[in-house]
Amino acid sequence: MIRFDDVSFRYASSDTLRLQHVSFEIEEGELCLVVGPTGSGKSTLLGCINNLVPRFTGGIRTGRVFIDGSDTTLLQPRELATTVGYVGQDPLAGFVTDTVEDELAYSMEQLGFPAPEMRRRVEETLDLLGIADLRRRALRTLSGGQQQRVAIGSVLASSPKVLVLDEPTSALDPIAAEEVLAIVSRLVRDLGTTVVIAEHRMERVIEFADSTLLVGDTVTHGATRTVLRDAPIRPPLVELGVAMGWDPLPLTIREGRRSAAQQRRVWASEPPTLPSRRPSGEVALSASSIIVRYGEKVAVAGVDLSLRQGEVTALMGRNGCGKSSLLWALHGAGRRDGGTVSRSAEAGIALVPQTPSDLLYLTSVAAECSASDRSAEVPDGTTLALLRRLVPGIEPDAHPRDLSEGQKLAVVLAVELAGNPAVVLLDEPTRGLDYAAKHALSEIIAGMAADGRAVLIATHDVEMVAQTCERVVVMAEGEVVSDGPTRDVLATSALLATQVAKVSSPTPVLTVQEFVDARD
Ligand SMILES: Nc1ncnc2c1ncn2[C@@H]1O[C@H](COP(=O)(O)OP(=O)(O)OP(=O)(O)O)[C@@H](O)[C@H]1O
Ligand SMILES: Nc1ncnc2c1ncn2[C@@H]1O[C@H](COP(=O)(O)OP(=O)(O)OP(=O)(O)O)[C@@H](O)[C@H]1O
Repeated sequence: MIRFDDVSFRYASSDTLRLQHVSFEIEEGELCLVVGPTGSGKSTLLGCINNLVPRFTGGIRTGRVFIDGSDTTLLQPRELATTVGYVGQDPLAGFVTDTVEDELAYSMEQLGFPAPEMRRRVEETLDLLGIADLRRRALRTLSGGQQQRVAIGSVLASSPKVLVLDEPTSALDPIAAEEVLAIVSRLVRDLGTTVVIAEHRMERVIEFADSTLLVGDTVTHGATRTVLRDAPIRPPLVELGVAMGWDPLPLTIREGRRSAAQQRRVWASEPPTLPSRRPSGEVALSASSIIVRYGEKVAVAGVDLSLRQGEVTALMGRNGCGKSSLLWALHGAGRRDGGTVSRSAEAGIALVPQTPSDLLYLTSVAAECSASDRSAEVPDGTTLALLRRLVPGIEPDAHPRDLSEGQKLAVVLAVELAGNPAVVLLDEPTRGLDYAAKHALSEIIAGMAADGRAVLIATHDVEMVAQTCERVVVMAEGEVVSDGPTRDVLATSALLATQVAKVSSPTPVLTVQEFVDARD
């Protein structure tokens, strides 16, 4: 259904080939997972499927891409649009209308669907994605996860033969992610749709995937188990399988539990000693009865929260439960309709927002970094050094606009963290980051905590939380519904358990490292 025949590609502003002699074939009805380090070229490769690369990006492409037997460069854009549905990484940037309903109908209108058919499909899609109550909402006012669902719905509505999704679950809570992937895999099964999904949090997609395409210096396509065995990036369960020498390598939780059965029996009679949380310091920020309203909608409904020096706290909960609203209210730059926030005046506070690229306005990475050094009054080169620790290989001369999403995020993180603020608020900091970049981020966060900073991270990434946070606060409908040590909250929750926790349950082991350290 999709065939790349010796495809190479170079962006106009760069000397390096982004894709080099790439050839592979994806069959009709195949669900192919695309993985690779941050900035390796996954989005570029995805863009070649519907000719977005090079038609909109510029640059030079050689070789040929075939969809359903036709060379894509010979197809009319309209023909290609009927065949390939594409959802990019930043849903808001892809929206063409103002409201949810209009957005769902838009591509069908463009493709000339009859009105009654369109109506029926809009209703169906609203139900399928659980967004019926948002139908008349303005797209700009939706939470990140709600926007992502609308974006996926808007391409599903016209049932394309090929569906290309660039990080479709990055802003979704674990349940919503599973639902969206279940819908997609049902399309594969029932309609024979061919699906290509780039995803950093592979653990979410792996059990649905028929094959994996690994993007790096070379591009490998093959059976997931084979490709991942030697891949530089692997989900926690595969990492655990490799560390424990399990054969076959487990890909699903069920396979993992089978391999871990013996270990679980040992732990049942002799519970392991697991690391406990670090003691934390003085209160760095204290908030009481915080309220945020948007018209009738109460997004934050009276939250009390204290953040302590040296403590890393995760803020979790369903899409739209009020996490971002709470962060902005704590920070002071966002709406606050009630309550108080106190912290010592000289201690700075920084917030890394969900769409970080809004903060980049200079023409090169180097310029952003030196501006950041100046405004934070730190030695020249501090920000750039921080950036290199996060994601290596970003050209200082590159225009921030030309960076991959993960690279942009890394630049904003470096800029915000350079000034060493006493309280750091991060809104979904791991979107677009590969496991190595997440690990680097965890270390930087641990370093900040060790220096006595208080850190609060709004996230859906349970694996990152298990690695990085000692405390988890869970919100629902604008209120705090639980608050406790990470191990207690994650290991006892069906929704928030990590892969390793699911494999180890009922023993509350959360990460690969803990498992390896605690094995007999
Ligand atoms: N328009 C452009 N001009 C020049 N270079 C670009 C452009 N777009 C992307 N690049 C570079 O090409 C490389 C691949 O980018 P791409 O977005 O395909 O990576 P990715 O694997 O999808 O990354 P991520 O995991 O962060 O989403 C990056 O190094 C990026 O800096
Ligand atoms: N400007 C606005 N007008 C109306 N409703 C809004 C506005 N901004 C946010 N909301 C609503 O307030 C609620 C909380 O939004 P918020 O962005 O804080 O959620 P979140 O927990 O960060 O979600 P996500 O995990 O999807 O990012 C959501 O239901 C959202 O639709």
